[in-house]
Amino acid sequence: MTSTIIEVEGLTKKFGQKTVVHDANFKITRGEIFGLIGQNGAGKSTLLKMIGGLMYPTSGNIHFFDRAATDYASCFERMGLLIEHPGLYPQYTAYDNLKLLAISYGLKQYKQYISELLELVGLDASNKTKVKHYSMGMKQRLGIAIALLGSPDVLILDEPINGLDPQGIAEIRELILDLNKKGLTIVISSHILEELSKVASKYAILHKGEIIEVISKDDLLLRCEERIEVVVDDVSKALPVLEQELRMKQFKVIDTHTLHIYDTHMNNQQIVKLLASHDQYVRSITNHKTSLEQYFLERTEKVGGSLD
Ligand SMILES: Nc1ncnc2c1ncn2[C@@H]1O[C@H](COP(=O)(O)OP(=O)(O)OP(=O)(O)O)[C@@H](O)[C@H]1O
Repeated sequence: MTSTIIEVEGLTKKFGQKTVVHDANFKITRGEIFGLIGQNGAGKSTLLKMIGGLMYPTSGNIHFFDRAATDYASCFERMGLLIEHPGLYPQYTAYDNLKLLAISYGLKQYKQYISELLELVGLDASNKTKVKHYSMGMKQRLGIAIALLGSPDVLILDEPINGLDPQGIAEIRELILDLNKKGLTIVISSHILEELSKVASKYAILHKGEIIEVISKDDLLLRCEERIEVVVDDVSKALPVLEQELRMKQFKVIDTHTLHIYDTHMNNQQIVKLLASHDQYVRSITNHKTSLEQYFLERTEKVGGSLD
């Protein structure tokens, strides 16, 4: 059974007269990788900071694990955050960074636990290199290990691949997928939909502070998939003809006039000719293929708008 782990209702943040997040509403389900996509300045960090308890909302509610966020302490114990840069002690090793935090969290049996955490994120507990000499990718993995201290149920990652090279990006992606397989619910933000699409199972598009769409991965891929869009007088009459004569199998009826065909063996000319021979008038027939970035741009351009 799916259960809601975080629910955001009417969440709004203003800095003075400026509205940075406006009336955000969405649910995050246990086990999901929830991708928050938005251009620079869209309000992603602000939204994540409110969800992560680092910033109070101006108005609206957040419910965690079916409890209102007024019970902040116990809710946030179950969340791990990596928002902006991880706060690291550059003169210490990865192990010592975690040890200091583990002690401050009151953890007693931390030795084995820290070694396991470091192994989980692909770092070596016996490595004596000071963190100041780490690559960006290693620092980011250590940041994730810090967020995982205390074994949270939800991990919140704000633009975790920013500034990483392609190898670092691939490693963080693998780590995110691995942690999710182990049962963690993950909330991750990015301004690159293509990259987010390699991990996220659901997306919220944030544009100028407003959530303009929440969409599942399957629906997003369907909207971007290569297809023939046919508009006819009556889909119910055209459908059996295409199924029987052209062996059409992969399609979606959009409304009484519109049909999306995903079968790659079919072509426009063939469809028009066949339907005409069965007295079915084709009003229009077009080919579509949308890249993820194109989809994102089209959605945000359509909405436009500006908050102040
Ligand atoms: N503490 C603050 N006081 C005033 N304005 C702020 C504050 N924090 C953020 N903002 C403004 O809110 C807007 C959204 O910022 P935010 O960092 O949430 O966006 P973002 O989508 O995470 O962008 P980026 O990817 O560039 O970090 C920006 O215009 C920013 O200048």
